[in-house]
Amino acid sequence: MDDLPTSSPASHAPASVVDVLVPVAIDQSYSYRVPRGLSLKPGDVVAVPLGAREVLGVVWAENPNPDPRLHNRLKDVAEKLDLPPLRDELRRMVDWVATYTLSARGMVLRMCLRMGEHLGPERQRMGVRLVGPPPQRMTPARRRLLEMLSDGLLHGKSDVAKEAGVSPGVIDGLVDEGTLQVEQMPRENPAPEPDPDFAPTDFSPEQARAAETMRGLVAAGGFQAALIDGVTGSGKTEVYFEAVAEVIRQRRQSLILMPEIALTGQFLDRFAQRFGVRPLEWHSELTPRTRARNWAAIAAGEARVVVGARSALFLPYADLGLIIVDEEHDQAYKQEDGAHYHARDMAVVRASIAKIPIVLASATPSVETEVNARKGRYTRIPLPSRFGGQHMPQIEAIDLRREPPMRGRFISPRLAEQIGFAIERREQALLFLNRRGYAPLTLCRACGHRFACTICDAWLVDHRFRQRLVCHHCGFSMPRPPACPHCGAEGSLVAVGPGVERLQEEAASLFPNARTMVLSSDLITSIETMRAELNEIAEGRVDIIIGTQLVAKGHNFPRLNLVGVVDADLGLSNGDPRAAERTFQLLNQVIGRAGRDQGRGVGFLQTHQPEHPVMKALVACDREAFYASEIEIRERTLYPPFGRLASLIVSAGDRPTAEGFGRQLAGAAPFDERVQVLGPAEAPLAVIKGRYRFRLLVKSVRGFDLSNYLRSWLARGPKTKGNLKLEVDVDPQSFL
Ligand SMILES: Nc1ncnc2c1ncn2[C@@H]1O[C@H](COP(=O)(O)OP(=O)(O)OP(=O)(O)O)[C@@H](O)[C@H]1O
Ligand SMILES: [Zn+2]
Repeated sequence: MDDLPTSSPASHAPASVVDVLVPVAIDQSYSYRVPRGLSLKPGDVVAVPLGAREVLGVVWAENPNPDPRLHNRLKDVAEKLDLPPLRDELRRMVDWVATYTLSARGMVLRMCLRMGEHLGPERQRMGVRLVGPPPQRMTPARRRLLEMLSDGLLHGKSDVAKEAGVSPGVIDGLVDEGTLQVEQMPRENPAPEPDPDFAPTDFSPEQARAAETMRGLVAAGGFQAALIDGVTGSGKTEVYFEAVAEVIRQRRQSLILMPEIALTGQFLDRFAQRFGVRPLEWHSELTPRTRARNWAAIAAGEARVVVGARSALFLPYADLGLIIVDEEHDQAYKQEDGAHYHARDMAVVRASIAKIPIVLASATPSVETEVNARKGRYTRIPLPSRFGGQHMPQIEAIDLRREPPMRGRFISPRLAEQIGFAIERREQALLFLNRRGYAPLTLCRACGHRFACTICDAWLVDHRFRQRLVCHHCGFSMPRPPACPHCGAEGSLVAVGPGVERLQEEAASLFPNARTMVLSSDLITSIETMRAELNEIAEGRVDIIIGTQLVAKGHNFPRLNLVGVVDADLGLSNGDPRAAERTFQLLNQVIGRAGRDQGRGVGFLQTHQPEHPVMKALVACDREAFYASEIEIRERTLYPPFGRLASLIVSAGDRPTAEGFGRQLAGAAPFDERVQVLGPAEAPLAVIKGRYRFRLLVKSVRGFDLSNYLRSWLARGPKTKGNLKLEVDVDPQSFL
């Protein structure tokens, strides 16, 4: 291509061409002709024909040099939608995430355009206003109506008719006579402006210092990452609200990411107490209409503060000025279907692209973040003590080898005794067990038959509330049969091991007068009921709470002083390289629910291995010891953040196909001395939904472009055919 100006007159210039990315599972953008009279620039949201359909897409680039051979086969852009264009910042983010995670760009774009189907104009509300002289003929109805409208302001048509007790026809009559005029009501704002000075927090000196740093961070502007490293109950939320307040004053937008948005009822109220209004929510449970409305408010810049689950990271903010990642260590930030991405890491990417500050908050930072803080890449903002001088909970281990529960029971005598004391003092107790259902395994006493899923490599979990045996991997379920399907023995089935439902049974038999409640994700019918149940607990109407990790996160239950961890070893046994870190974080967080108001919190860890470094660090309240040992192990084994990991997961309808493909794939790995390819090995979860799974683990040194390596490997490697499937997981969190 030469740079000389061409001599052809402008009128003969071909219609211009743009490249449009469509939100489907393809990586590449397609070229379309721009019809005369339409002017398009990158970021514009358009409708384009794709096969037989018309789909939404985004202009990704102007294409000054379309392939001339294609030119007369190009289709026209159908129309430009009346939506704010996707900003350069977000388009770069889409490209970046797709490149890094090896996801199709269209799939990543799809997360930006999740405004739902109902994007059509909202039904406009009509209003009426008094504009002319009174009518010739006056009736009591007309008089009532005119009195209400005598202020000359615009009133909602149906509201005013209802209030005056007249039919809409009365209004129409007065409009015909020129007394009243109908106008469109201004669109209701779904996101009223928060007031940064509505109810400022009265900070402790320690908090005040942290808050000052927050304000400084926002005032300085530009990309910076900070870690609020504060013990449970230290006021991390109150402190990062100061950064949010500052961004509101700058009239820019803030995004607060939360691991489990369904559980944030208390959070929304706290926000409203501080800022006068609730923030805008973004999560999967929004109704389509609310979703469309919220999306529009975010894109228009009207939503000042958005609280959302990980998908909120991809919304088209008009002017994002700050990102907060609350409980940054939480596993729920990793998305493991569709595009595999870690929302915390991608949030840092987005902040750096947008040149804005990002604040991570945690009582137990991920090892990655801890290392970043130690190296000074993230500014550490410490909050080492609880607000109000409350003591941290005291933690004791209960060695199950010496103090076992009675046969068929799971609560040891010492823990039961402590629960009894708590109830006597009219306080609450929380029993934590990260296992849904009644029992993880059902077997036949007569023949030993175990109930397993027919299409997954997993036992069926007994769910008594639902009266079914359920597979936690594929959702298959069946009623518990009256007789063993294998040997026919009747009444021979026994439940093995505890789940939260079984613990409730035990708690109820130990404390028949106590009010118990189970909180578990499978028992939530809606966010509303969930929020109502959490309120009941907070108001003290429950004595013993039995819960899965759902109760570990973020809640303030003023009357809760005792937390009993029923099986502290549960997360340690699965051979996962992150097992220790996760167990430490989860147990710290759940015990952190105790004593938040009264400072008399106690935690009990029922364990078979009190000498395990995680248990020892928890009991000694020695966080440093935990991080020191974990960082040392990772450094020695070159695990993240001292090395990089990616998983390739091969699955197929039969075992040999999956394994064979895994071997071929491994054989095609380009040689690089900085990379090690391990496997294929049968996945710990060897079969899911009838698909046989093999895993390859790719390890490289730090600072290596693993994504690029994977891309060239997959380009030259064998291609998936038939029902073979290959998933790529860069920076995997799960190894199952
Ligand atoms: N300065 C303050 N004034 C009044 N109340 C405060 C203040 N700081 C914290 N609190 C209260 O203390 C409790 C704990 O604060 P917060 O939830 O922000 O802590 P956290 O560090 O986020 O805790 P966790 O990590 O356990 O979720 C809350 O009820 C909060 O309202
Ligand atoms: Zn299954």
